[in-house]
Amino acid sequence: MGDKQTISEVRNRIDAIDNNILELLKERLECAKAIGRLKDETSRAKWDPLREREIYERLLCDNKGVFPEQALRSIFHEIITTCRLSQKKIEVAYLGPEATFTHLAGVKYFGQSASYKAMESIDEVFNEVEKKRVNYGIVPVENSIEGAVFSTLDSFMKYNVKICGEVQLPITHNLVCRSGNIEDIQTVASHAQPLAQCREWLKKNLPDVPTLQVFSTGAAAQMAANNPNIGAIASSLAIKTYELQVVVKGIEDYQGNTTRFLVIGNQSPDRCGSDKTSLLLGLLVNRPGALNEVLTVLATRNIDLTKIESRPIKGKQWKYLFFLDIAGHIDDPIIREGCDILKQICAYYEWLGSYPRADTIDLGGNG
Ligand SMILES: C=C(O[C@@H]1C=C(C(=O)O)C=C[C@H]1O)C(=O)O
Repeated sequence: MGDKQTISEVRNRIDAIDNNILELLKERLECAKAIGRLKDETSRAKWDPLREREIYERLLCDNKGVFPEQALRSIFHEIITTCRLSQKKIEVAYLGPEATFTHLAGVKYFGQSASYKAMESIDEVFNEVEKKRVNYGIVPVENSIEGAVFSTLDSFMKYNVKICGEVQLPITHNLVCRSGNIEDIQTVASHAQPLAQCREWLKKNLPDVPTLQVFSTGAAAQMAANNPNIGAIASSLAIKTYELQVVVKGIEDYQGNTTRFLVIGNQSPDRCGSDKTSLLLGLLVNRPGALNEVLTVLATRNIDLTKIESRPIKGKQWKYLFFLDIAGHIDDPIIREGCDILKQICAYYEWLGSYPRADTIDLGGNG
């Protein structure tokens, strides 16, 4: 038979080559997933068309026309798109519709490349996260002028989620409408908080125009886009999204208006060294000095209490839960020790999460 190979011998070689290709494809997929995770850390876009083009160019050059070029392209197109799709995109639920301040805060935190899912209420954002239908949710928690966002605090009592981060967004309110002329505005629509934050301006400049409270600034902008006689107080993103004209920029009554948002998920991140821990505590209110006892646990350990807020427990008259933010991570020994004692002395104890403080996280230029 000399050097001549049989069909079955060559097929054996082909089988071995295919096995090699398959092993290499699996390895390539793992590499793409690893890159995807690294991109998540820096909020970098998953799709990198420049890199993909470089790959095609290099392969076509190395091929030197041996393998049919069109076939080579389509084979690698399939491989690359499959690898790219394996880099799971982060999905973030937020209080919609599009272009609310919460949406803006989400983009500031996660970047443009994450996919965003608009929900109709804060409650639904929590529900999406708890059911693991999205990776994260973003919700407003307090405004520097108006104070706490109660529906967010109440949702923490109802859902089992963890706080993963916080982001602060300076808020500036714009009066917008379809024409950009103040004379066309017969009603001013917005969310309760912006209406409150612009109360004085509205009283002075549009004293006879009624206000209409809707569930978000995005919804108000949407209404203004559909009705020439409705003005909305909305974000700069809303102006672009709904093709509206600015009537007056920056109508908030106080400068330095900032809203703090919380990123919620199913797991808190590891300690970064400049962290915050949030707790939800129920006190035995009939016992004198119960709150004092909690504060003493913190004070004697030099634990910095950065915020305390109380909320009534629904259906239990005159019973309250306390939201506390303290400086430090649950993995810091002193915080762990303090929390272990709080667990013993409080009627209810829940660790809501430990996460990097807003002023320390690098938003990688997404802001
Ligand atoms: C793996 C990456 O992510 C994507 C997938 C690529 C690939 O499969 O080669 C190339 C670029 C990206 O669109 C990467 O950025 O390197």
